[in-house]
Amino acid sequence: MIFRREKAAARARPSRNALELSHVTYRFGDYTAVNDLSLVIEAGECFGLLGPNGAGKTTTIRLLNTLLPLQDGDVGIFGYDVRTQAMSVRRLLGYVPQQLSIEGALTARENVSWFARLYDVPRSERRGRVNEVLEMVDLADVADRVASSFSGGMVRRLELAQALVNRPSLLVLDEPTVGLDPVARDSVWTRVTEMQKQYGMTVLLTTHYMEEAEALCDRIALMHRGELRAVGSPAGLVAALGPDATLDDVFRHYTGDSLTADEKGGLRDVRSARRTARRLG
Ligand SMILES: Nc1ncnc2c1ncn2[C@@H]1O[C@H](COP(=O)(O)OP(=O)(O)OP(=O)(O)O)[C@@H](O)[C@H]1O
Repeated sequence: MIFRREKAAARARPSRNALELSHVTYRFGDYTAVNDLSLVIEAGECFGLLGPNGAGKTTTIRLLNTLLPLQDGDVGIFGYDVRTQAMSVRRLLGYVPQQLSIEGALTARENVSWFARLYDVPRSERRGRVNEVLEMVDLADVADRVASSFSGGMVRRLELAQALVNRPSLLVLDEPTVGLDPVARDSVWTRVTEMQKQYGMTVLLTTHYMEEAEALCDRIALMHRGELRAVGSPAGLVAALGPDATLDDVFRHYTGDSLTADEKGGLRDVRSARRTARRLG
């Protein structure tokens, strides 16, 4: 029933663009975290938001997924106004936050079922949908194990399953692979790519990893101090800088900072990994 309603809403979507940000500014007190940001993401794109710590990426994401109230500017998700049509917006979104969003004491299946109930997936469809997404992220075999026994990569894949259970049109991933080892990171990338192909979803992700942006994203936007500095395809941005440039050079050029996994992963990842371990207990 709800899915039918979702499909009807999808048909009635007022815009083909997945996301339209227009002159968005957000201040925490006197501090401007996002400054006059305008951006369009087309339906079906995988789009990466890059920038150093504090650039305003998470704030931007929280504005578009209705977790923060808009102060200035407009945001449309498939043409729905975030300010006045928040429920329609939420129905179209899947969100994997930076912070842990699973409960360690529950099994993988219970974690996803809980999200299915939160998202109002009809009771008759719930079991099938939960199995489907667990399969998709390769956790079907361990569906009845408690999440506290999972590795970091498995936890991230479980969070993906939670975000997918309402079949979102726009999947938003805030640093999906931070703190994961290269093998686990690779397996998350593979799942994201497969899901995007299979369902034609639009994906918006923030990342600190240049190779992640290059491997996954059709286009990227570079943010610095709340402002948009450049938008384009990874190859296009690199080519514009010169024949020997790398994506890291692009980052340095637009943000005056360099960004490698090792430099930026450090303390943040350790903190995040420790937080995860504590919560999973
Ligand atoms: N609740 C808050 N109160 C005050 N300042 C905040 C708050 N949340 C974020 N900020 C500030 O806003 C700026 C942008 O933060 P944001 O989390 O959006 O950056 P980011 O690009 O996502 O960085 P990171 O990669 O570290 O997550 C930072 O300087 C941050 O300290």
